[in-house]
Amino acid sequence: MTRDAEPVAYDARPEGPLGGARDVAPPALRVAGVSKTFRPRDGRDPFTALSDVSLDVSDNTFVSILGPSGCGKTTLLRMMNGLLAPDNGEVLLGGKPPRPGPDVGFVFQSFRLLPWRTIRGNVELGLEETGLSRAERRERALRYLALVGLSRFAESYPHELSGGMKQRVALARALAPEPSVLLMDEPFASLDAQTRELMQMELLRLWERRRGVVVFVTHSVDEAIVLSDRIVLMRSHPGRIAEVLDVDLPRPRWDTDVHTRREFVELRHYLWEQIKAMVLASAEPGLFGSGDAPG
Ligand SMILES: Nc1ncnc2c1ncn2[C@@H]1O[C@H](COP(=O)(O)OP(=O)(O)OP(=O)(O)O)[C@@H](O)[C@H]1O
Repeated sequence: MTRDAEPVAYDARPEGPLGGARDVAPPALRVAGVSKTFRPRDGRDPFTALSDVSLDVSDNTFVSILGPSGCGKTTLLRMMNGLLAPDNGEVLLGGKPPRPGPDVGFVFQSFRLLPWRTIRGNVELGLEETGLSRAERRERALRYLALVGLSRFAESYPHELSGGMKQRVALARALAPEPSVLLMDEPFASLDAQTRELMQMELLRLWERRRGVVVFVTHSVDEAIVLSDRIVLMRSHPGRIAEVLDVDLPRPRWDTDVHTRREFVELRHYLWEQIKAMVLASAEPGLFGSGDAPG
């Protein structure tokens, strides 16, 4: 395991030896000095959800964002697909501000399938802005349904599928436009433990085939380690990056059990200790059986 001592350093204005801009490709995803304060209209105090968050993600990297509830994980993800604008700083995908559309795939905890459309119809929905012909959309949808093992259910409706199958459809729908960045907001949180592990393996199998950037929000330490190249650990009040950790586990991981490896066990212990300290430090006195928050 490799730990960065400080939140990831970000060189906001890279300059060459003569003071000009360096001729380097921008990272696939750049978050630079981003802050966000929500200002409720009902008179409640403004709430700073994110403060000075910076992060560079190079292409073909699987990043998980981990941290206590309310630390701004979803807020950060919403900025990455252009649904929410930062107050300060910027988010860039391939050097450009993100726009909702086929370049960015999004998978949510709730499957968000349209009940009146077939499974194929739901996957085709994500392809409507791609400029593909109807026949191409159909072919692409069927290809991605085959990749997630649901060819037989192409003409079924969402209510005929289990939770795990529905989330595989949501995954196929997000992947079918072949986005350069896939954003996933606790996608497996509502699944039972066994289905969740199977979905993690499914996602790894697909990602290790086609790569690209994945940003995966989770509350699960184990899930973050199993899936990721890097883990961004966030803290709250206000939300900011506490630490960025590299996961030194070999790939492919989808056909092996990494849970018993020394690197996994050590990193898991370390992350739990950090998260536990954060939660205790912000807990009401008496909660968790202790009035003493760690110093
Ligand atoms: N539209 C909004 N208006 C006001 N406050 C908001 C809004 N969206 C988020 N917040 C607040 O910002 C903080 C961060 O929210 P966010 O959903 O990003 O956290 P999170 O880390 O994803 O939480 P969880 O792990 O519980 O899903 C929370 O305190 C939340 O109440």
